[in-house]
Amino acid sequence: MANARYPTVPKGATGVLVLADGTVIFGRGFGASGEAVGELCFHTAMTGYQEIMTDPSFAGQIITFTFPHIGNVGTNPEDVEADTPWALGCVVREDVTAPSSFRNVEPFDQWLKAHGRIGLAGVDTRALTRRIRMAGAPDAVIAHDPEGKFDLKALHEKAKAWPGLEGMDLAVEVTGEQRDWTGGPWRLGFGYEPTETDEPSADDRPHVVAIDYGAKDNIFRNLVKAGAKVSVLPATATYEQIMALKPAGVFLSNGPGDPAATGEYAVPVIRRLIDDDMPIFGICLGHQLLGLAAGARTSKMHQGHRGANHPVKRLEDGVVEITSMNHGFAIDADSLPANVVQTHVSLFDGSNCGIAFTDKPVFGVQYHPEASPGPQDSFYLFKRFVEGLK
Ligand SMILES: NC(=O)CC[C@H](N)C(=O)O
Repeated sequence: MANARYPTVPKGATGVLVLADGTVIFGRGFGASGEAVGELCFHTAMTGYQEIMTDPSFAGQIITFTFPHIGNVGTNPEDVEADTPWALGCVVREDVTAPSSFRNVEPFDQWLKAHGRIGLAGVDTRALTRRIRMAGAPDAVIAHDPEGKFDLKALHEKAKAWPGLEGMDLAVEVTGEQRDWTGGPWRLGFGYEPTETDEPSADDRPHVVAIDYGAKDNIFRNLVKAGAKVSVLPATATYEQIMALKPAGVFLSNGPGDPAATGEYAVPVIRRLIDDDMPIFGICLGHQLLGLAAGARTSKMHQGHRGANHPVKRLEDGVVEITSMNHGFAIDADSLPANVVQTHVSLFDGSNCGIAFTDKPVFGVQYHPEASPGPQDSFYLFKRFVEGLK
């Protein structure tokens, strides 16, 4: 595959990242062999790589971890936000070391391999992150071949040909089946077993119908903890399917892709719910869909926000919440109609982080009050929503 434009594969390189602009970054592959194409982003959380990799909002994305030691506590079947990792792969600084945790069940590289996801180690992730910050999140191919054989031209073509996240509806690809949710937040020795207060028999609990656009399980666990009975419907659920479950309130989940694309089928349903005065709470993609349903615009951010310590200002009282974030699109606050107020803003760049209708029981936040990983400052939002349904 000799081609003067592309570098020769250095000795020992078994993995590579090829960006759409032709940049080639070699490293050591781990996890599954093969290749995957998507948007390359960076995530600044120091812990929680398993939760991050399994967050369905990362479908279509390759994650650069800025924290150098990833994989060092292995994996277990509990610290997951979905049944499988949805991120296409990850790029890390250091080689993955032997797992050191009493909760480890399977080393990180084996877990990635078992789920067909690619890892790339030995990369200068600091330089890569600076590049993403300056030039924006590029489309890229991540590839792993234990023999170190790469057709760099073909990989470059593939990165260039990928259409990009803008305009892409990925919620349909990651959404689950209709189901009743049981289980609250994780506790040592009990796992996700419900506590006495969230017993399924406590049937005076308000019924929340959650639309799964690619939900993180910890959202449902937190709704249960806040006192709700939770049923889950797929992303494409119709107004009639939602109403047939007689919800006291509707929850709109996080999810991958461009909210404007998912909004094509989701927004008409959400508009009817808003017109009915249905109490609604949206998180991340669900928040963006609420904004679109209100008539506002969303747009792609330069690099997005992905981390576990993003400061957000709550405008009603000036309190700063430290939050978990993962988004690459945002509501344009200046496009909000008169009956919708901005309730939270990012202290990093002033971008919109929360909205509420002034005349309806409807609100949303751009960040992740369910943490996993991240701080739990914002749990009050689940409480506020569920208490409001009683
Ligand atoms: N976590 C999410 O729900 C992400 C929402 C949307 N896909 C974005 O990137 O902005």
